[in-house]
Amino acid sequence: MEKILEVKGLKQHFPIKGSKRVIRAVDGIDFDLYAGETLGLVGESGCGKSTTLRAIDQLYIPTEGVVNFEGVDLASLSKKDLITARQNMQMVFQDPYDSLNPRMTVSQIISEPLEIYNSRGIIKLSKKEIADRVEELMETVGLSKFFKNRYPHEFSGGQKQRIGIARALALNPKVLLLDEPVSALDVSIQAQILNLLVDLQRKLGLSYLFIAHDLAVIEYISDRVAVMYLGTMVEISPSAELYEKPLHPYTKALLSAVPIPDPEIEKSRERIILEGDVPSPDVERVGCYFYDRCPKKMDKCKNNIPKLTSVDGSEHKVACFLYE
Ligand SMILES: Nc1ncnc2c1ncn2[C@@H]1O[C@H](COP(=O)(O)OP(=O)(O)OP(=O)(O)O)[C@@H](O)[C@H]1O
Repeated sequence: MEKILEVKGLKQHFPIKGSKRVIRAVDGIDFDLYAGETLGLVGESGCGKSTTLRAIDQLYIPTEGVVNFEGVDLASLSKKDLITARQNMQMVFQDPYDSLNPRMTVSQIISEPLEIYNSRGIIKLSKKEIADRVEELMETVGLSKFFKNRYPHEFSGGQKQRIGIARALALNPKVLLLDEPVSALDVSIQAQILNLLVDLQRKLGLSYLFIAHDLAVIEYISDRVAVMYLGTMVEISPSAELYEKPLHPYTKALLSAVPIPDPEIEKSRERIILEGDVPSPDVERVGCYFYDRCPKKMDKCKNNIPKLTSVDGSEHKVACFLYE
């Protein structure tokens, strides 16, 4: 499969005011995103999921590491070339209530990226072409074009997220970076938006990097899943295999907390409760990042960092000395 995005050794640290320490929000991750696939990113709050998306979108200057888009290192581009390249990668945010400007009409919101790229001369569209494109985009996401002059507050949460998606699609991107796009919605509406995203992916050949804390949502939407813990990636695998046969002790604990609808299975299965809280991300680690909370820790784990390694040469990779 064609690799569209390649993330190598990415670190994103943030300075702490008045301290020599830094917040290690992302602390060395490697993964690829293939054309047309959905890669789900999961992990507890604060493990660095959003920072990863933002670093990929070049909203930060990475502390270390490389983000290649279609083989081009985004950090090597001039400002102008980066703006052109970013057409291909668009973000969809969690909160459709917050991310849409309340003073703009739907038409203005969806056309804004087109207007900006037009004014920079990167694309060349007439007023009429922009108006047509807005109507086409509204139709694509299941909104009536007759609502184009309305304001965000006149729409439901699900419709607002459709507006957000239409805007993200305006420039014909290849990749959508979706940061908890359904978490703020009612469960029934979540399913509609997830189905819309699946349809759009098929129709437009999009690749998704999809963050959610809801493991059922991730299982439904993802071809592959990556599990993050404390700024690192502890496991990555085709989705079905990860849910059937998780390997990393952290992944096992995370999945063991998800309720299973069958009461017989639910009764008999093992629930793994992790001790303690996620440690502070401002400490440089010399051993496994999961050491403090790991029920399977060994001596070796204290002073050695396990690398994300393929299991039996397969696509299933885990960072844990239990599987060496
Ligand atoms: N701009 C910033 N400046 C300083 N620290 C930050 C910044 N952005 C994120 N962090 C810190 O980096 C860590 C990772 O945050 P991030 O938002 O990426 O995690 P997350 O997994 O997306 O969590 P959530 O699901 O709560 O959004 C957290 O400790 C957070 O407080």
